[in-house]
Amino acid sequence: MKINASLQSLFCAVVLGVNQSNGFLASVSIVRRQMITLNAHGPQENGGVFGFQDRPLLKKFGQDIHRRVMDSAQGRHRKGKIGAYTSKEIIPRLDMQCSTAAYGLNDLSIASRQEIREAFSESENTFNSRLHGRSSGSGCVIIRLQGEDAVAMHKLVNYADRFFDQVDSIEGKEVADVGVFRVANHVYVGFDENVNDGKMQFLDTRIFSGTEGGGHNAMLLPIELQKLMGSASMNDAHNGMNTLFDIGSQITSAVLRMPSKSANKLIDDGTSVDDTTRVLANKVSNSYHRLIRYLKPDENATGAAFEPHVDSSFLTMIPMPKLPGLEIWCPSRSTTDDGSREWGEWVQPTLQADEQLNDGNAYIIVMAGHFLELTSDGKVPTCIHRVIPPSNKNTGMYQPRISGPLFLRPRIGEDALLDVDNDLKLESDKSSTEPMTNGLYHEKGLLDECDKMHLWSAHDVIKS
Ligand SMILES: O=C(O)CCC(=O)C(=O)O
Ligand SMILES: [Fe+2]
Repeated sequence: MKINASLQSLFCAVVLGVNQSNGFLASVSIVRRQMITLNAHGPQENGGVFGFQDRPLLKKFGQDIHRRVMDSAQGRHRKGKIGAYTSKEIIPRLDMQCSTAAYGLNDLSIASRQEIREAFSESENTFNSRLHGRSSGSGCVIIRLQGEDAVAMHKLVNYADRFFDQVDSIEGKEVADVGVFRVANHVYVGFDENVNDGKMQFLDTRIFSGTEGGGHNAMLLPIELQKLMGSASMNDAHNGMNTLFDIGSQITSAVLRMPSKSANKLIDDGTSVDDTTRVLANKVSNSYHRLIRYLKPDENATGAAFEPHVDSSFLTMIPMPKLPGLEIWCPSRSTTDDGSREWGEWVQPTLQADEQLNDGNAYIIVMAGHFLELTSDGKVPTCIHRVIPPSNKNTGMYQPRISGPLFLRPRIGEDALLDVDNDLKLESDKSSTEPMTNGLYHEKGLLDECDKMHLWSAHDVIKS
């Protein structure tokens, strides 16, 4: 990635010039940090540009997810047992590689589109139950990368560590002072050093696709990062994000059987689809990368550092952090004698016995967001997850947990309209033995209601 001086000054001009009333800036407003904080569930705003408040099934979809999150928060365990499920038993694992990778995994070990679909889909009573053991499926899968893809992931993880080292240094003060900028509705970048009453710190980074579309002109925002981290580090960060974007786009289009034209239209992979647009918001990715540092919990703190929630993404992809803490809700697939569902279990996604974080491979925790549940017509459950702080009884050397999720989201541009017949389930897989079931979370009529809708606008309805 080359960041040229004129591009930087263009962005600075845009930032500084928001109050001017020329057309280029008309749809952009950028607000300084004093007025905005990033909260643990993402920045909240009322209303939205697109306002589809009259979609009852979509609203119900959001309420159902909310109810599942509340149920999980009570943390009821299967048959009252704690730790009855293990990651190995119920969180599926796949080998993948970037579509551009030059290293060769043999075809047999790379997951097929059908295997990807199976791993993410729930399995109440279908043939893929072997993948989820006693769970009906959590929407979480661990992906293993090798070769150059693994190197790109390790560099992204090192970048995260270096960023927080820099924040703690004198120079880091500058980034802390930059704070959070609003670029457009739900579009923020910047550093918040005090999220959720000091429980954690967030750096949200987005890709500005540059004046000539994506590719070589793209740069990461906030631009102050460049000065703090240096261009080699920013290159590593951008490369790592591109690896995640590539894997995430492959997974999303496999799960939804999307043709590549639709994937390009709907999935924001950090590139711009419209080189000619003069609307700044369309040049800043809706997908974003977040660095999180969990701070030492209060002596008296109880409960989760990050409460149970789902993400507003197609997929959230986290290079396996060095320290544990993330827990996945794995609903049970069995029912009790009276026919009611047993609840489930919180499970930490872990490596298998013969794997280590430094074995040369890279491991990514991939979680389905609510957009994947929506567009898969309820076949893929959105992954409910939480983060448990390190035990505060352990008063020895405190090591803050660092995590770096990438949120792969729908595009925000007005062309990103969902065309159900043409975008979803088009790819006919004649040889497939997959039964066409509706899935546990299917809601009759929901996708019809969302046909021809600007997909990202569902965010407002689901959250409301
Ligand atoms: O810290 C983690 O690993 C997960 C963070 C998370 O769930 C989020 O940022 O939405
Ligand atoms: Fe999350």
